[in-house]
Amino acid sequence: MKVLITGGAGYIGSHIVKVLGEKKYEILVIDNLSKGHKEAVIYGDLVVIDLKNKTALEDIFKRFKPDAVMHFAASIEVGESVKKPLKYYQNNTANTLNLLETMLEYGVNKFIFSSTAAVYGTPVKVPIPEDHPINPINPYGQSKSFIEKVLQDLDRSSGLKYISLRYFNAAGADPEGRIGESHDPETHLIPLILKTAKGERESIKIFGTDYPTPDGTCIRDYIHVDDLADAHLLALEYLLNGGESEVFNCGYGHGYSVREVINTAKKVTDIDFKVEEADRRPGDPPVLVADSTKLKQKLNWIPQFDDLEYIIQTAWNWELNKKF
Ligand SMILES: NC(=O)c1ccc[n+]([C@@H]2O[C@H](COP(=O)([O-])OP(=O)(O)OC[C@H]3O[C@@H](n4cnc5c(N)ncnc54)[C@H](O)[C@@H]3O)[C@@H](O)[C@H]2O)c1
Ligand SMILES: O=c1ccn([C@@H]2O[C@H](COP(=O)(O)OP(=O)(O)O[C@H]3O[C@H](CO)[C@H](O)[C@H](O)[C@H]3O)[C@@H](O)[C@H]2O)c(=O)[nH]1
Repeated sequence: MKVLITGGAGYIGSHIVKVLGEKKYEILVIDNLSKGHKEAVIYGDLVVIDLKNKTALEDIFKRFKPDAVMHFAASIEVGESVKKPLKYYQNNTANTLNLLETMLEYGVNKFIFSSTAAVYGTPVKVPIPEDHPINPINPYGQSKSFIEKVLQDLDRSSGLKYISLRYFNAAGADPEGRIGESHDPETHLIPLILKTAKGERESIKIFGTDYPTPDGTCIRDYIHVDDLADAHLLALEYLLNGGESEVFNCGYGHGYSVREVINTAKKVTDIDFKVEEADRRPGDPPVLVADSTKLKQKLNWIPQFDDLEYIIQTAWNWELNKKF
């Protein structure tokens, strides 16, 4: 089976490339390398193109003839999306329309989409089930929720079968240390903490200590990137076996506060780095925790790495021995 993977040189996509490569899928990655790394693509081929280039996309579909498409390529910084909304509507919405249009032109009708917990906005119910109201509070979440709507329409109009995976907080790295998170700029909590432990940053700032949570800091559901990769494999197999379109949350169903993550990182690294309390970061909901019952029941997803210490340990090993 042939799978086209957009954004496969990025953090999450490269871990899915690894899992599919180990299962002997034929893989073609397309990535513009604006944020990704060619060394991260450890299986299959990489073609450097931008999704806005429709002619180049058509050429890929003509030559590779994929059975399914997995779409990771996007701009991912919530804060930047508030300052530059058009960048997000262009890259995450318009460029995805380009991809979907090309798929339909070439008769490819199986699609796996990287959606996000950010589509829910500030939750009215936690853990968050998939039928929770969709009410994004930033352009990043909005740019993804538009595509979820489009996918519903394309299922009806053209028989497109899709799985939209709403990730909570992806974290950790390949346990064998081949690939891991390497963003520039880095905005995610765990790599920033580890860079502080390593001495690359002076301190880690806690964004907000007055949230309505037990210790006043935000709670997130951190999912190991390999468990997330496994959810993609199950979603792909489900579609290839003729499954209907579905939306699934990807998370463990319980969360950790920023302070808990920092304390666990101190234990794992055995380094007592500097922590500062700072103002809230605009657009952060107090608690984001997935109800992932549906993923477990319908796709038989069995998480292997639901352990914050292990997640941070794999990220720490990566941070100390980064290959890119
Ligand atoms: N990291 C998380 O916790 C998280 C949470 C929810 C959803 N997501 C979604 O998961 C996906 C992957 O996220 P990530 O953390 O791996 O990000 P990433 O930045 O590491 O990977 C994205 C990749 O897409 C490529 N890309 C971006 N725009 C492109 C374009 N126009 N044409 C071709 N390639 C392009 C980048 O070069 C990069 O390699 C994104 O769609 C993101 O919105 C991530
Ligand atoms: O230096 C930092 C960085 C982050 N945080 C806090 O740590 C928590 C996690 O922040 P991240 O930036 O690591 O992750 P987010 O929850 O903001 O966002 C992630 O998950 C979202 C969905 O849950 C989106 O999909 C988004 O793309 C993805 O980066 C937040 O409360 C944030 O305020 C700090 O206190 N200090």
